[in-house]
Amino acid sequence: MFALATIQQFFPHQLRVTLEEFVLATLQQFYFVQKFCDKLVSFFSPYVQIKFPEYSGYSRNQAYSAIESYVGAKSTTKASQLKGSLVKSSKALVLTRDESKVSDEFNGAKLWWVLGPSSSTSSDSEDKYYQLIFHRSHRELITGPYLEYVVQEGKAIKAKNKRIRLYTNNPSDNWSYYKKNLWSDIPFENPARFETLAMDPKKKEEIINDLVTFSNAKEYYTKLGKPWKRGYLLYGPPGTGKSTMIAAMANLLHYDIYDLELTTVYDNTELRKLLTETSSKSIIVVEDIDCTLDVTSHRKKEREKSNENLGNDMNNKKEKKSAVEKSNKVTLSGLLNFIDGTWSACGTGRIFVFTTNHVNKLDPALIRRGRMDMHIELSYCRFEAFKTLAKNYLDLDSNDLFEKIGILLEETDITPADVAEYLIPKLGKKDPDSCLESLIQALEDAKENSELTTNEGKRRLKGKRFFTRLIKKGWLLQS
Ligand SMILES: Nc1ncnc2c1ncn2[C@@H]1O[C@H](COP(=O)(O)OP(=O)(O)OP(=O)(O)O)[C@@H](O)[C@H]1O
Ligand SMILES: [Mg+2]
Repeated sequence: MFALATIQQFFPHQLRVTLEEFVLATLQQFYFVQKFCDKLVSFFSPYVQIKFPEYSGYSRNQAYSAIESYVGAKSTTKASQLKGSLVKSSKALVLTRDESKVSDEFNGAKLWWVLGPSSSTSSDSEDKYYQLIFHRSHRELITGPYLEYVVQEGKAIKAKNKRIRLYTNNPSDNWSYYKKNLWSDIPFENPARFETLAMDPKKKEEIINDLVTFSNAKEYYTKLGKPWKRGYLLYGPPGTGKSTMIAAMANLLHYDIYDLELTTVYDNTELRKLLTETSSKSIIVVEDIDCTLDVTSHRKKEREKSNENLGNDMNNKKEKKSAVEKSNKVTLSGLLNFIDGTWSACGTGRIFVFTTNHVNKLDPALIRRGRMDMHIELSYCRFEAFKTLAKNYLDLDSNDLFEKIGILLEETDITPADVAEYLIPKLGKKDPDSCLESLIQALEDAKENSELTTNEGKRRLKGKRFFTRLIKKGWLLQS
């Protein structure tokens, strides 16, 4: 600084550099010198360094996640400084390493894993990475068998420790390039299982077999030359267990759930980006697909309106253009491409689940076999389904009232959700028998109501009342 000030004093006109320019130039020079030194050192250094960044493009680097699990497990057994913390979803104390360098050994070769960037040099925009350092004499061993071993081990550790997560897509306005937060996630804690799902047992077994066969069929799909994915369409009235079945699927296969909210997706490009950000072996769910498509057209109108308002206020042409571009919507063909187009094959072992209350409303192209491979109807509660609910809620395998309930359930349409409501012993005040009696009462009421709504029912009820009157008056004997 002093030198600069002195030079400026003697040569005020010849040297027109400001103090800031001088500092900037010095820093740049320092940066290049440092880079050059790094290169020089690495040229003569006997050590090789390989970097594994967390993200490659838009998607998370699979090698990075495998290494993360492997190094994490290694560090808790080998690292000298460990940090203990209680994690919300775990009952046990979780140990993590409290240092960024971990050493390892493979067939006599010594190597080191370094987690970067170090906290002193990191900035928010910088991606994390793992750096592998080893002696160049072990190059073949490390880049071949060792890395293969690390990825395999890492994947196995990850699968063992895996807790299911529930993801939902963020509106694109909140996406940031560096954070790659297209999805938000939380631990999935829905305990639904197929054993507790009330439905026809044969159908249930068929679905379980289908899911398990699919999850183990990676090689089979490769042999067929088909992307490893499967689509399920769940349809039926509200409260018949569609969402519950999705939870049971995730718990059965240990797959993460990606709950895709289509109404917040602007266009097909965004849809593709979201898809590429989902992990393999996961369930991608679009709930109430018929409503979503309706909402899409409604949403378009809404957006056009808001763009009009926006347009009045905006002088800037560029901004106007981008707002109009944003009014593009997800189209049916975009959705089809999402399910079984070229982009759908960018991950493997994916399950697509669509749910709807109105299967007839759906475009046949969307639900044709091959896209939605299995159509599953979840319907009103019949006797077999009731038995599962009675076991779940009241721990009953049989009861004298079951027969009557069985007959009533065949004659009345009531959802499993409604049946479940009658079977919950309210704050321990109800014993199983009174629960069943209240269900019988509800079924009888529902039956009478439904009879009142159909013409045939009305005629039968009229006849029934007529005969009851005759019996009451003593003009007819009750048989
Ligand atoms: N088949 C079933 N087996 C067990 N429980 C069920 C079943 N159907 C419904 N239930 C109970 O009813 C509640 C609501 O069910 P669920 O949310 O799965 O229905 P849905 O079919 O997804 O309804 P909607 O069409 O309104 O989304 C569940 O929390 C569950 O306790
Ligand atoms: Mg639902």
